[in-house]
Amino acid sequence: MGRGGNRNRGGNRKPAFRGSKGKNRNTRDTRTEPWSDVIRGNELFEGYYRNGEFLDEKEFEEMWKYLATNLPNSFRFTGTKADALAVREIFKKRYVPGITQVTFDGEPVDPPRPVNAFPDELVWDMKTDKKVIRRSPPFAEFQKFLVAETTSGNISRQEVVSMIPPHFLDVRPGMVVLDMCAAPGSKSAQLAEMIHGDEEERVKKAATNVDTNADFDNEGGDYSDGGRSTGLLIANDTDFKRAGMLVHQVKRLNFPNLIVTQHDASIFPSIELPSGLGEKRQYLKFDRILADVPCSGDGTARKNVNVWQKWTPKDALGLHNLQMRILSRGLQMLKKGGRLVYSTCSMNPVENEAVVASAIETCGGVSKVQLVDCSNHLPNLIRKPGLSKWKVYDTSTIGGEKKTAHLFNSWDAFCKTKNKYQEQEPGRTFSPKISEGMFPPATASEEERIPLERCMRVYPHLQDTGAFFIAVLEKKDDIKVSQVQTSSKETTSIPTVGLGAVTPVPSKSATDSEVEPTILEKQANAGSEAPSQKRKLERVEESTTPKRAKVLASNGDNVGTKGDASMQVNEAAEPTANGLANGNVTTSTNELVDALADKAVSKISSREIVKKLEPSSQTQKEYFEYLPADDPTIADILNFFGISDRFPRDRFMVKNKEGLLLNKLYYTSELAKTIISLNKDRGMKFVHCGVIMFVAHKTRDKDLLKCPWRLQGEGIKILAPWASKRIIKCVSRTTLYKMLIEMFPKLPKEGNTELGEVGEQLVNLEPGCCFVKIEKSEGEGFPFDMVFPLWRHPGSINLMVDKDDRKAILLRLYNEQNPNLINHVADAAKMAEEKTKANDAMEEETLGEDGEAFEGEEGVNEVVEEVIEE
Ligand SMILES: C[S@@+](CC[C@H](N)C(=O)[O-])C[C@H]1O[C@@H](n2cnc3c(N)ncnc32)[C@H](O)[C@@H]1O
Repeated sequence: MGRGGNRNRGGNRKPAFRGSKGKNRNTRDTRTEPWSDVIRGNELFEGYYRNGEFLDEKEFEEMWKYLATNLPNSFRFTGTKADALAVREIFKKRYVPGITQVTFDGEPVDPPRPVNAFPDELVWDMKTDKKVIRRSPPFAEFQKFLVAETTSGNISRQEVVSMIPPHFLDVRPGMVVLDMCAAPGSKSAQLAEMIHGDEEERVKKAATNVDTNADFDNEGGDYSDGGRSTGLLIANDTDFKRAGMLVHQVKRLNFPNLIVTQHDASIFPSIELPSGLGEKRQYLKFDRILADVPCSGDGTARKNVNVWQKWTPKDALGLHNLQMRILSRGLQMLKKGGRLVYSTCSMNPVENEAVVASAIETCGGVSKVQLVDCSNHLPNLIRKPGLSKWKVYDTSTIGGEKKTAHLFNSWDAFCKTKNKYQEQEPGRTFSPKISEGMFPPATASEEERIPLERCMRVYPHLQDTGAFFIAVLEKKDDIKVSQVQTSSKETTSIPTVGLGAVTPVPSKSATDSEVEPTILEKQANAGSEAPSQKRKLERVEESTTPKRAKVLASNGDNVGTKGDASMQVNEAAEPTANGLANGNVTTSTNELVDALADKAVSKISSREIVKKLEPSSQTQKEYFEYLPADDPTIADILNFFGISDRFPRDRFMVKNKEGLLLNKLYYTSELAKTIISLNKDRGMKFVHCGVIMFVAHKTRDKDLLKCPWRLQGEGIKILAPWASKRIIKCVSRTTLYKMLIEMFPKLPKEGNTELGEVGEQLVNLEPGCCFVKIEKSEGEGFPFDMVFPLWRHPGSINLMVDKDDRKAILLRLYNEQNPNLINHVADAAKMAEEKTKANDAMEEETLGEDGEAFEGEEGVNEVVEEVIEE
């Protein structure tokens, strides 16, 4: 085992390691101690990576030294490329020069730097100490910008290595993509951006008929939905609470081409597509799949205390089976020619190369699934090739005491050792989870060899990051289930859902395109109860059980996992209590998250969301009911805003069981609609889809309004290019400033409105909602296009942007550090409340006076209602 070292408490001190064979003395539970005080040493952990021949000795020392230091902070500019570049420019021009000059205790401070591995300087990292950030005004100002833009969704604070996998998926607009294990959703956000490409520009051109070629780009991106990408992202996670976090994260993207599901990815249901009468049923196959699977997470040691405190080889051994099943299911659902990226934040080959090799063998070898050589992609990303040889690590104990570590070179060696001990020391136990598939594949002919060196390993010392593993797989041919069975006579054991039991079931031969009928379908046919036997049958049809993959069946599946992004998770591998197995329809995160969204969801942290997702809500059902294309209310609304006939009418939905248009009207892409409509009653657990396009405007005199519906920030960008009525153009920075700093500026019928060009356009517009459009302009103008909803009251206006977003925009565009928002209405309401209280106290009849006090403030009561609602 280990060859010494020092205990390390972070920073750049030398790593601590206390000799070999001794008991791991690092048993103190230091979870409550500051991270800087946590001992960054763990004998077992170091023993494996030092002795497992991953790196030569010198490089290992370097890697281990980095692993024990704090991880730099990193962030990414998000959104459409144009918007991301514009915000990046503000950052570079306004903040970088100041922070580059900062010194602390007489020493220059490391400024943020662009991460070279990624193009366009859209990813940055910084090592600046918190102390410096607090005490140095340029850093403190930059920090404020970072927080505001993160809240607004223009910047994502994401680990550098976690940004890598989506880059290797080569997603193009129009593609159908599945993110199998998506929560908390940082990679889903990247994928969604890729699916959407540069559609904003294209929609503008398509809507104005300027460019009739806006439908496709020269790399095959499909924008044929009126300039919008036809693609779709399905983001899935099995964990209820984490699926809630995922919804929270992706809602901010305002993408109508996105569905969130909550399923165990290893048995992800097949999604039915429309098929003609008498035709074979069609099922969705994906162009791209990301399998960023649950893993032991030892690559996150630079920011995750638990790795140092709890690392054990059993973590990886316990996860291999689940990882393998998720990857195999992913490969089944992939289109021929499609690409799948498998990734983990673990350095352990049992979770990495072993899983990839097993899955390829499972699917019939390299003629069916091949590893892609990505050496020319992201050339600035420093990486090491995947391993072709490795050792499997385990600890044995006698009666739970006397832990001994073992490194096994091969399955054979493991079996021999186990047998030897069984004779000599029968009480000694090894992990029951070790299986043949965890070891390097046997030597094969050159054609059959799996080129594992094409996998990519990113270690901390290579570019000062966390560690990550990435493998890019391409499906060459349909996979026959028969090819992955050991033999047609052999039986395969599949764990029975929910019970953890193992039941032998016969194998079946079919091509992967035929192994599709879902559990859900069977459930639907069999009524709402779905006994475990049904799941068993379904797993038979879709199971892929090769020799190496016998492991699929051999292990109990309840495993503890450590996700990346410092998330510690515990997953049961099969859905049990709340899942399909007992026929309960799970969870509505939607209503809750929507409710929170109304109160400016982006201001609520994921943790708060999770807290609010009480277990009781796990039994609520989500409803996604599409309205007919000729719905008269929709027609009225669209007519009010002059929405072009070319804008689809049949993709609006509501989220109540009765399908009534009561409060909110959502919009989705066509493929999302097709999938939801066809599969929602087949038991698929959809937890989110749709962008809020219109909300009912509840005011006392709504009957006087021609259209008592208002536009929403979420959907306004999708609709605006197609609108021809109720469009107000704002060209002056001063006017926008006035509308931002003042919540309800007055709009007198005569005289100067003090709202410049906007006031002039609004004076003659009848009350109701309208678009405020701002176009990008050079120089002192606006750095990007913007569009906001605005409510025109009889005597005032209200830009419908909540307070935090107003502040973020004021900071971004006007460098306004601490804006004092003016809200006459809230002030007046407060005054009125105080006055009422005072009057009540005096027991005087003053109602008439109150009425007088507000005279002239048109719609005050009405507006107060809105403030609350927003
Ligand atoms: C490494 S994290 C994913 C991180 C995510 N891709 C991101 O970038 O934000 C692994 C995720 O897998 C989920 N998970 C665990 N077991 C799963 C299963 N059987 N099916 C689907 N998701 C699973 C966990 O809840 C966890 O959120």
